[in-house]
Amino acid sequence: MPLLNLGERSLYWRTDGDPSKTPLLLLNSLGTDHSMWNVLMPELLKDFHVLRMDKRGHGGSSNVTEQCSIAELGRDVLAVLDAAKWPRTHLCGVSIGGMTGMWLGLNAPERLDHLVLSNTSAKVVTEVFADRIKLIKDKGLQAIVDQALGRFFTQGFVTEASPAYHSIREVFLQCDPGGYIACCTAIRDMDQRQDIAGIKLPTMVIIGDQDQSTVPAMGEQIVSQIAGASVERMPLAHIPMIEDPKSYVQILRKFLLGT
Ligand SMILES: O=C(O)CC1=CCC(=O)O1
Repeated sequence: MPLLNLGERSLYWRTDGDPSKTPLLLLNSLGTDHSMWNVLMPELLKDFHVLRMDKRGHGGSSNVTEQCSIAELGRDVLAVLDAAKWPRTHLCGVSIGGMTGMWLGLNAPERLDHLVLSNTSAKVVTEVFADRIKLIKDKGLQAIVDQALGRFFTQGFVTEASPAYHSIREVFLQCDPGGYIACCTAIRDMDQRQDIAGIKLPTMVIIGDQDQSTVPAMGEQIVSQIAGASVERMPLAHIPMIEDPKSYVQILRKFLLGT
């Protein structure tokens, strides 16, 4: 299990699949780790060589501060790309992974081919994340887990509580609260609404019609700002790939490979 040592902290990353296939970097959402993608991997590995990593304080990556920025998360990704010796890759980022993807699309376009911005936003409602940080500091991640998972999935999936649901819940509760808070500060303080007009990469935005975290209007704003960006809509919530992995992989394949 490769760990990139950055002195006081380390970042977990892994590659899967055949290195001769098309490279694809997957960046996951807040409160999830690389295992979020497990359910898609058998299909993805038919076409892609996949790189996954855990952001600060999530999964196997440690954290040292309760504050960070999207730029710092972006530089973590570049450090992992260097460690993996991946000069260039397609990127699919979900939520905070998509926010980091937008930063990379602007600041390191030479490392990217196509950009997939899934269930994400260039700007969030600041108070939502300020309040969430306060609640976690007072009461811990347990105080927000049910609400968070209620936003991740449609009501039917929550009620059904499948093994995938339980696994996401377990990973959420194992996050380092300080790391989760640090990522919340990055989201709270971000405003990329104007900057993203500078993204020149082929870009696709995925919108969940039932997404209550990064609501459809936020995805539509990204589409309107990036010249030539295409859009795919799924009738699902914030992390739609867990509920319908087959459709999600089809959407990726069509955009990234044209098949
Ligand atoms: O609201 C949530 O918890 C979901 C979320 C917002 C940004 C992100 O990455 O996940």
